[in-house]
Amino acid sequence: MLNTKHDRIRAVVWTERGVRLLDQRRLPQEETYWTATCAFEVAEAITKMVVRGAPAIGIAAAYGVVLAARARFAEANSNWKALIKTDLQDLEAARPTAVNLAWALKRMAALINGLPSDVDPENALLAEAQRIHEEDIAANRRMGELGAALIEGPAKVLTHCNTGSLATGGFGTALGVIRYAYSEGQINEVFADETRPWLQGARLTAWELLQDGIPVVLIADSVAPYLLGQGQIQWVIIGADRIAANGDIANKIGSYGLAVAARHHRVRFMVVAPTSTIDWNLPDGMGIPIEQRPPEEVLTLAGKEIAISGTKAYNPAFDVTPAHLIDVIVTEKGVVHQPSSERMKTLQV
Ligand SMILES: CSC[C@@H](O)[C@@H](O)C(=O)COP(=O)(O)O
Repeated sequence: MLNTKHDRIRAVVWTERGVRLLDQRRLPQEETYWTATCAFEVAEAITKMVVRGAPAIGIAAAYGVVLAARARFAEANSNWKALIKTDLQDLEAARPTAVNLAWALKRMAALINGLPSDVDPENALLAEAQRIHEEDIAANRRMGELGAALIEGPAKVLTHCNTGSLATGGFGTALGVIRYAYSEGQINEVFADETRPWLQGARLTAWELLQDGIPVVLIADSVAPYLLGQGQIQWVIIGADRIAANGDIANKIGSYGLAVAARHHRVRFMVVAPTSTIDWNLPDGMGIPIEQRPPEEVLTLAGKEIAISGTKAYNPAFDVTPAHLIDVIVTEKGVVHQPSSERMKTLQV
């Protein structure tokens, strides 16, 4: 039976006052919530990573559109549609790599186009944002089943960053597969990369897994290739922020190095993401915009400087893993083995 303790964790919750976000900057030491009451505050929460993870930022942005519509309709009545355009642009600009953000906003914009100008749009937009949220949870559960079915257990797996309830509507992408497979006895131990510089693995993944009673061993990122070489890990399982039409994927910085090491040591490599993460407009991963984060994230640790003042830092938040290093992409619409442009098309249904 699937353990459901994790259902307690919700990164994004709609309330009448606004979007209630579990502040991921403060976990695991503090479980504090922050409510964004307007679209500007939602965009700021996404940029500052109060909320993070590709599907979660799409969901938060969709609720941000509801807040924008509430404000614009109160301000301008039947002219609200003209004014809300800048809110949509601001939300989309909050983070560039995860395409789920643009995808969710496109869905909200399509609904806005079809709405009458002279009727309060809040309820219709809220219903759509809630659908986006619920569909994401359902997709995660389906991917959990599909991904777990590929694992011959009992296996040990390695994951990177945080792809759980915190990064999604709930349950998780790669972590959803891990949760499901653990509950079925196909996984018996999870190794989690700490994921410098933001430490999503140390601060968030370990926190989520321990709450579900799933054994987790934290490693420094630099340990991963050595661990894969020891032959103890059967699968590397990660999420994605954007998948190009040929199956190249962008994910948290360090994913590419893991894929290279996994292939070198013949460890299988699974990418788990809903189809809302696929950017069919990009033929390959070369065109994926890679977010550059502030140097301070590298130059400090737990708020303390770790390099002398004046040191420069390079801090790309994501990297691109080419499709040929990926064994399988798992989506809610099915799995694609050895992804290629041709095979990815099976998901366009
Ligand atoms: C569902 S999670 C997939 C990705 O969003 C995840 O692996 C990741 O890279 C998150 O990056 P973050 O910078 O923490 O938003």
